[in-house]
Amino acid sequence: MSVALCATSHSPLIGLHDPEPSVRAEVDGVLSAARAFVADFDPELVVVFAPDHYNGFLYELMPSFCVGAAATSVGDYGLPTGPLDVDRDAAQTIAETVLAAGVDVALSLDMQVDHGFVQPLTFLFDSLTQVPIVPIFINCVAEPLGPATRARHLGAAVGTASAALGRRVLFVGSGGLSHDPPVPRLAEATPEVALRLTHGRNPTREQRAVRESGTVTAAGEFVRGSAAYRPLNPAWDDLVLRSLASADFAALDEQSNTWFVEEGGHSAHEVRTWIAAYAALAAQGPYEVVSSYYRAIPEWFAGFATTCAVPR
Ligand SMILES: O=C(O)CCc1cccc(O)c1O
Ligand SMILES: [Fe+2]
Repeated sequence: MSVALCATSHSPLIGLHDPEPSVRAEVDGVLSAARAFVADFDPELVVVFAPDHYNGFLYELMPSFCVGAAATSVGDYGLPTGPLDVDRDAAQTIAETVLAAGVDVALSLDMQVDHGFVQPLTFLFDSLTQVPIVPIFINCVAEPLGPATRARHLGAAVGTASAALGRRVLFVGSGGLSHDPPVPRLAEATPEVALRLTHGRNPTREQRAVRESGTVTAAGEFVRGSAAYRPLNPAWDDLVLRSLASADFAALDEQSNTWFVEEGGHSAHEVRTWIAAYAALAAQGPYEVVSSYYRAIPEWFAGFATTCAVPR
Protein backbone atom coordinates (compact mmCIF):
# COMPACT_ATOMS: atom_id res chain seq x y z
CA MET A 1 0.00 0.00 0.00
CA SER A 2 1.16 3.49 -0.71
CA VAL A 3 -0.39 6.91 -1.07
CA ALA A 4 0.22 10.22 -2.83
CA LEU A 5 -1.59 13.52 -3.13
CA CYS A 6 -2.37 16.04 -5.81
CA ALA A 7 -4.41 19.09 -4.82
CA THR A 8 -5.36 21.70 -7.38
CA SER A 9 -7.54 24.68 -7.90
CA HIS A 10 -10.19 24.37 -10.59
CA SER A 11 -11.83 27.05 -12.66
CA PRO A 12 -14.55 26.60 -15.24
CA LEU A 13 -13.12 29.68 -16.95
CA ILE A 14 -10.06 27.74 -18.13
CA GLY A 15 -10.32 27.74 -21.91
CA LEU A 16 -13.28 30.13 -21.83
CA HIS A 17 -11.62 33.26 -20.42
CA ASP A 18 -7.89 32.73 -20.43
CA PRO A 19 -5.11 35.00 -19.16
CA GLU A 20 -2.29 36.02 -21.47
CA PRO A 21 -0.70 33.09 -23.35
CA SER A 22 2.47 33.02 -21.23
CA VAL A 23 0.41 32.49 -18.06
CA ARG A 24 -1.77 29.88 -19.72
CA ALA A 25 1.40 28.07 -20.90
CA GLU A 26 2.90 28.25 -17.41
CA VAL A 27 -0.18 26.59 -15.88
CA ASP A 28 -0.32 24.01 -18.66
CA GLY A 29 3.27 23.13 -17.81
CA VAL A 30 2.44 22.78 -14.12
CA LEU A 31 -0.54 20.55 -14.87
CA SER A 32 1.54 18.41 -17.24
CA ALA A 33 4.08 17.95 -14.46
CA ALA A 34 1.28 16.97 -12.05
CA ARG A 35 0.02 14.50 -14.64
CA ALA A 36 3.52 13.02 -14.93
CA PHE A 37 3.73 12.78 -11.12
CA VAL A 38 0.46 10.84 -11.10
CA ALA A 39 1.51 8.60 -14.00
CA ASP A 40 4.73 7.81 -12.17
CA PHE A 41 2.81 6.96 -8.98
CA ASP A 42 0.46 4.82 -11.11
CA PRO A 43 -2.55 4.87 -8.74
CA GLU A 44 -4.86 1.89 -8.50
CA LEU A 45 -7.58 4.07 -6.94
CA VAL A 46 -8.21 7.82 -6.91
CA VAL A 47 -10.11 9.32 -3.99
CA VAL A 48 -11.33 12.76 -5.05
CA PHE A 49 -12.49 15.34 -2.51
CA ALA A 50 -14.41 18.03 -4.36
CA PRO A 51 -17.19 20.57 -3.99
CA ASP A 52 -20.28 21.07 -6.11
CA HIS A 53 -21.85 24.24 -7.49
CA TYR A 54 -25.59 23.47 -7.31
CA ASN A 55 -25.41 20.89 -10.06
CA GLY A 56 -25.38 17.61 -8.15
CA PHE A 57 -26.18 18.82 -4.62
CA LEU A 58 -29.07 21.22 -4.06
CA TYR A 59 -31.09 22.40 -1.09
CA GLU A 60 -33.68 19.69 -1.69
CA LEU A 61 -31.20 17.65 0.36
CA MET A 62 -27.78 19.09 1.22
CA PRO A 63 -25.39 16.81 3.11
CA SER A 64 -22.11 18.10 4.51
CA PHE A 65 -20.23 15.13 3.05
CA CYS A 66 -21.23 12.41 0.60
CA VAL A 67 -19.39 9.36 -0.73
CA GLY A 68 -20.43 8.39 -4.24
CA ALA A 69 -20.78 4.68 -5.00
CA ALA A 70 -21.71 5.64 -8.57
CA ALA A 71 -21.38 9.03 -10.24
CA THR A 72 -22.07 10.83 -13.50
CA SER A 73 -20.60 14.07 -14.79
CA VAL A 74 -23.19 16.67 -15.78
CA GLY A 75 -20.72 18.10 -18.31
CA ASP A 76 -20.94 21.75 -17.28
CA TYR A 77 -18.70 24.33 -18.99
CA GLY A 78 -18.03 22.00 -21.91
CA LEU A 79 -16.35 19.35 -19.78
CA PRO A 80 -16.87 15.64 -20.54
CA THR A 81 -20.30 14.22 -19.71
CA GLY A 82 -21.08 10.70 -18.55
CA PRO A 83 -20.33 8.10 -15.92
CA LEU A 84 -17.14 7.99 -13.87
CA ASP A 85 -15.54 4.62 -13.21
CA VAL A 86 -16.47 4.53 -9.52
CA ASP A 87 -15.15 1.60 -7.49
CA ARG A 88 -18.39 0.76 -5.79
CA ASP A 89 -16.92 -1.72 -3.32
CA ALA A 90 -14.17 0.70 -2.26
CA ALA A 91 -16.76 3.48 -1.89
CA GLN A 92 -18.93 1.26 0.28
CA THR A 93 -15.96 0.20 2.43
CA ILE A 94 -14.75 3.78 2.83
CA ALA A 95 -18.25 4.98 3.76
CA GLU A 96 -18.65 2.20 6.36
CA THR A 97 -15.22 2.81 7.87
CA VAL A 98 -15.64 6.57 7.97
CA LEU A 99 -19.07 6.24 9.61
CA ALA A 100 -17.63 3.80 12.14
CA ALA A 101 -14.97 6.43 12.92
CA GLY A 102 -17.73 8.88 13.80
CA VAL A 103 -17.88 11.08 10.70
CA ASP A 104 -21.39 11.24 9.31
CA VAL A 105 -20.98 10.84 5.56
CA ALA A 106 -23.96 10.34 3.32
CA LEU A 107 -23.85 7.67 0.62
CA SER A 108 -25.12 8.17 -2.92
CA LEU A 109 -25.75 5.42 -5.44
CA ASP A 110 -26.36 7.99 -8.16
CA MET A 111 -24.26 11.09 -7.61
CA GLN A 112 -24.12 13.90 -10.17
CA VAL A 113 -20.82 15.75 -10.26
CA ASP A 114 -19.74 18.99 -11.95
CA HIS A 115 -16.49 20.73 -12.86
CA GLY A 116 -15.38 20.50 -9.22
CA PHE A 117 -14.78 16.77 -9.63
CA VAL A 118 -14.33 16.51 -13.36
CA GLN A 119 -11.82 19.24 -14.13
CA PRO A 120 -9.00 17.84 -11.93
CA LEU A 121 -9.60 14.44 -13.50
CA THR A 122 -9.12 16.01 -16.94
CA PHE A 123 -5.92 17.68 -15.65
CA LEU A 124 -4.48 14.39 -14.42
CA PHE A 125 -5.89 11.66 -16.68
CA ASP A 126 -6.70 10.97 -20.32
CA SER A 127 -10.34 10.17 -19.57
CA LEU A 128 -12.86 10.12 -16.72
CA THR A 129 -12.55 6.34 -16.60
CA GLN A 130 -8.80 5.78 -16.79
CA VAL A 131 -8.48 4.82 -13.11
CA PRO A 132 -11.22 3.70 -10.67
CA ILE A 133 -12.27 6.51 -8.37
CA VAL A 134 -14.18 7.17 -5.19
CA PRO A 135 -15.74 10.66 -5.34
CA ILE A 136 -16.29 12.36 -1.99
CA PHE A 137 -18.39 15.53 -1.99
CA ILE A 138 -17.69 18.27 0.55
CA ASN A 139 -20.26 21.04 0.83
CA CYS A 140 -18.28 24.27 0.40
CA VAL A 141 -20.94 26.72 -0.79
CA ALA A 142 -24.41 25.95 0.56
CA GLU A 143 -24.76 27.67 3.92
CA PRO A 144 -25.01 26.73 6.69
CA LEU A 145 -21.61 25.02 6.69
CA GLY A 146 -20.10 23.08 9.55
CA PRO A 147 -16.66 24.09 10.83
CA ALA A 148 -13.67 23.49 8.55
CA THR A 149 -12.19 21.17 11.16
CA ARG A 150 -14.80 18.58 10.16
CA ALA A 151 -13.07 18.34 6.79
CA ARG A 152 -9.89 17.33 8.62
CA HIS A 153 -11.77 14.60 10.51
CA LEU A 154 -13.35 13.40 7.27
CA GLY A 155 -9.99 13.31 5.51
CA ALA A 156 -8.25 11.51 8.35
CA ALA A 157 -10.96 8.84 8.47
CA VAL A 158 -10.85 8.41 4.69
CA GLY A 159 -7.06 8.15 4.85
CA THR A 160 -7.25 5.36 7.41
CA ALA A 161 -9.98 3.58 5.46
CA SER A 162 -7.98 3.86 2.22
CA ALA A 163 -4.88 2.37 3.80
CA ALA A 164 -6.88 -0.73 4.70
CA LEU A 165 -7.65 -1.28 0.99
CA GLY A 166 -4.03 -2.28 0.38
CA ARG A 167 -3.78 -0.44 -2.95
CA ARG A 168 -1.87 2.53 -4.34
CA VAL A 169 -4.26 5.39 -3.60
CA LEU A 170 -4.02 8.94 -4.94
CA PHE A 171 -5.85 11.59 -2.91
CA VAL A 172 -7.07 14.56 -4.93
CA GLY A 173 -8.34 17.86 -3.54
CA SER A 174 -10.14 20.29 -5.86
CA GLY A 175 -10.83 23.98 -5.43
CA GLY A 176 -9.76 27.28 -3.96
CA LEU A 177 -7.71 28.97 -3.01
CA SER A 178 -8.96 32.56 -2.46
CA HIS A 179 -11.80 33.30 -4.86
CA ASP A 180 -15.20 34.88 -4.82
CA PRO A 181 -16.90 33.99 -8.11
CA PRO A 182 -20.62 34.56 -8.64
CA VAL A 183 -22.09 31.47 -6.96
CA PRO A 184 -25.60 32.35 -5.73
CA ARG A 185 -26.28 32.38 -1.97
CA LEU A 186 -29.60 31.36 -0.49
CA ALA A 187 -29.58 34.22 2.02
CA GLU A 188 -29.62 36.78 -0.80
CA ALA A 189 -31.59 34.79 -3.34
CA THR A 190 -34.72 35.99 -5.09
CA PRO A 191 -37.55 33.42 -4.96
CA GLU A 192 -36.62 32.36 -8.49
CA VAL A 193 -32.97 31.78 -7.57
CA ALA A 194 -33.96 30.01 -4.33
CA LEU A 195 -36.10 27.67 -6.41
CA ARG A 196 -33.16 26.93 -8.68
CA LEU A 197 -30.85 26.29 -5.71
CA THR A 198 -33.43 23.87 -4.31
CA HIS A 199 -34.83 22.08 -7.37
CA GLY A 200 -32.72 23.25 -10.30
CA ARG A 201 -31.12 19.93 -11.16
CA ASN A 202 -30.58 19.14 -14.86
CA PRO A 203 -31.09 22.60 -16.39
CA THR A 204 -31.83 22.84 -20.11
CA ARG A 205 -28.95 23.51 -22.48
CA GLU A 206 -30.23 27.06 -22.83
CA GLN A 207 -30.38 27.60 -19.05
CA ARG A 208 -26.87 26.23 -18.68
CA ALA A 209 -25.54 28.40 -21.50
CA VAL A 210 -27.02 31.54 -19.91
CA ARG A 211 -25.48 30.70 -16.54
CA GLU A 212 -22.07 29.89 -17.99
CA SER A 213 -21.87 32.98 -20.17
CA GLY A 214 -22.83 34.93 -17.03
CA THR A 215 -19.74 33.51 -15.29
CA VAL A 216 -17.56 34.61 -18.21
CA THR A 217 -19.06 38.11 -18.16
CA ALA A 218 -18.53 38.34 -14.39
CA ALA A 219 -14.88 37.28 -14.78
CA GLY A 220 -14.38 40.10 -17.29
CA GLU A 221 -15.85 42.56 -14.79
CA PHE A 222 -13.64 41.16 -12.04
CA VAL A 223 -10.51 41.61 -14.17
CA ARG A 224 -11.55 45.23 -14.78
CA GLY A 225 -11.75 45.79 -11.02
CA SER A 226 -15.42 45.35 -10.19
CA ALA A 227 -16.07 45.82 -6.47
CA ALA A 228 -18.89 43.27 -6.60
CA TYR A 229 -16.46 40.44 -5.78
CA ARG A 230 -13.91 40.08 -3.05
CA PRO A 231 -10.32 40.38 -4.32
CA LEU A 232 -7.95 37.45 -4.59
CA ASN A 233 -5.65 37.29 -1.57
CA PRO A 234 -2.17 35.95 -2.40
CA ALA A 235 -0.97 36.49 1.20
CA TRP A 236 -3.78 34.32 2.54
CA ASP A 237 -3.21 31.75 -0.20
CA ASP A 238 0.44 31.60 0.86
CA LEU A 239 -0.66 30.97 4.44
CA VAL A 240 -2.88 28.11 3.24
CA LEU A 241 -0.08 26.52 1.21
CA ARG A 242 2.49 26.88 3.99
CA SER A 243 0.13 25.53 6.65
CA LEU A 244 -0.72 22.45 4.62
CA ALA A 245 2.89 21.85 3.58
CA SER A 246 3.87 21.81 7.26
CA ALA A 247 0.81 19.77 8.36
CA ASP A 248 -0.27 22.71 10.52
CA PHE A 249 -3.96 21.98 10.01
CA ALA A 250 -5.04 23.95 13.06
CA ALA A 251 -3.78 27.20 11.51
CA LEU A 252 -6.62 26.84 9.03
CA ASP A 253 -9.33 24.61 10.31
CA GLU A 254 -9.64 26.08 13.77
CA GLN A 255 -10.49 29.43 12.22
CA SER A 256 -14.10 30.56 11.89
CA ASN A 257 -16.10 30.26 8.70
CA THR A 258 -16.25 34.06 8.63
CA TRP A 259 -12.45 34.19 8.56
CA PHE A 260 -12.36 32.11 5.38
CA VAL A 261 -14.87 34.40 3.67
CA GLU A 262 -13.25 37.63 4.82
CA GLU A 263 -9.75 36.50 3.89
CA GLY A 264 -10.41 34.50 0.76
CA GLY A 265 -13.94 35.16 -0.48
CA HIS A 266 -16.99 32.93 -0.25
CA SER A 267 -15.55 30.13 -2.38
CA ALA A 268 -12.41 30.00 -0.22
CA HIS A 269 -14.37 27.36 1.68
CA GLU A 270 -13.29 25.05 -1.16
CA VAL A 271 -9.96 24.85 0.70
CA ARG A 272 -11.84 22.23 2.76
CA THR A 273 -11.14 19.78 -0.06
CA TRP A 274 -7.41 20.46 0.36
CA ILE A 275 -7.66 20.07 4.12
CA ALA A 276 -9.42 16.72 3.67
CA ALA A 277 -6.95 15.44 1.06
CA TYR A 278 -3.92 16.49 3.11
CA ALA A 279 -5.46 14.98 6.25
CA ALA A 280 -5.97 11.71 4.35
CA LEU A 281 -2.29 11.76 3.41
CA ALA A 282 -1.30 12.66 6.98
CA ALA A 283 -3.18 9.59 8.23
CA GLN A 284 -0.29 7.57 6.73
CA GLY A 285 2.37 9.55 8.61
CA PRO A 286 4.62 12.53 7.88
CA TYR A 287 4.59 13.82 4.33
CA GLU A 288 6.49 16.12 2.07
CA VAL A 289 5.24 18.50 -0.63
CA VAL A 290 7.30 17.76 -3.74
CA SER A 291 5.89 20.47 -6.00
CA SER A 292 3.95 23.64 -5.29
CA TYR A 293 2.74 26.22 -7.79
CA TYR A 294 0.78 29.40 -7.16
CA ARG A 295 -0.38 32.35 -9.18
CA ALA A 296 -3.30 34.72 -8.70
CA ILE A 297 -5.21 34.52 -12.00
CA PRO A 298 -8.09 37.00 -12.03
CA GLU A 299 -9.20 35.90 -15.53
CA TRP A 300 -10.01 32.53 -13.93
CA PHE A 301 -11.44 34.11 -10.79
CA ALA A 302 -8.90 32.14 -8.76
CA GLY A 303 -5.90 32.16 -6.54
CA PHE A 304 -4.68 29.20 -8.57
CA ALA A 305 -2.50 26.56 -6.90
CA THR A 306 -1.42 23.02 -7.67
CA THR A 307 0.59 20.88 -5.23
CA CYS A 308 1.82 17.29 -5.16
CA ALA A 309 2.90 15.45 -2.01
CA VAL A 310 4.14 12.04 -0.90
CA PRO A 311 4.85 10.32 2.41
CA ARG A 312 8.23 11.28 3.81
O1 LIG B 1 -20.79 27.95 -10.07
C1 LIG B 1 -20.29 28.19 -11.16
O2 LIG B 1 -20.88 27.86 -12.20
C2 LIG B 1 -18.98 28.90 -11.28
C3 LIG B 1 -18.04 28.49 -10.24
C4 LIG B 1 -16.62 28.99 -10.36
C5 LIG B 1 -16.28 30.17 -11.03
C6 LIG B 1 -14.97 30.60 -11.06
C7 LIG B 1 -13.96 29.90 -10.43
C8 LIG B 1 -14.29 28.72 -9.76
O3 LIG B 1 -13.34 27.99 -9.11
C9 LIG B 1 -15.61 28.26 -9.74
O4 LIG B 1 -15.90 27.10 -9.12
FE1 LIG C 1 -15.42 25.90 -7.41
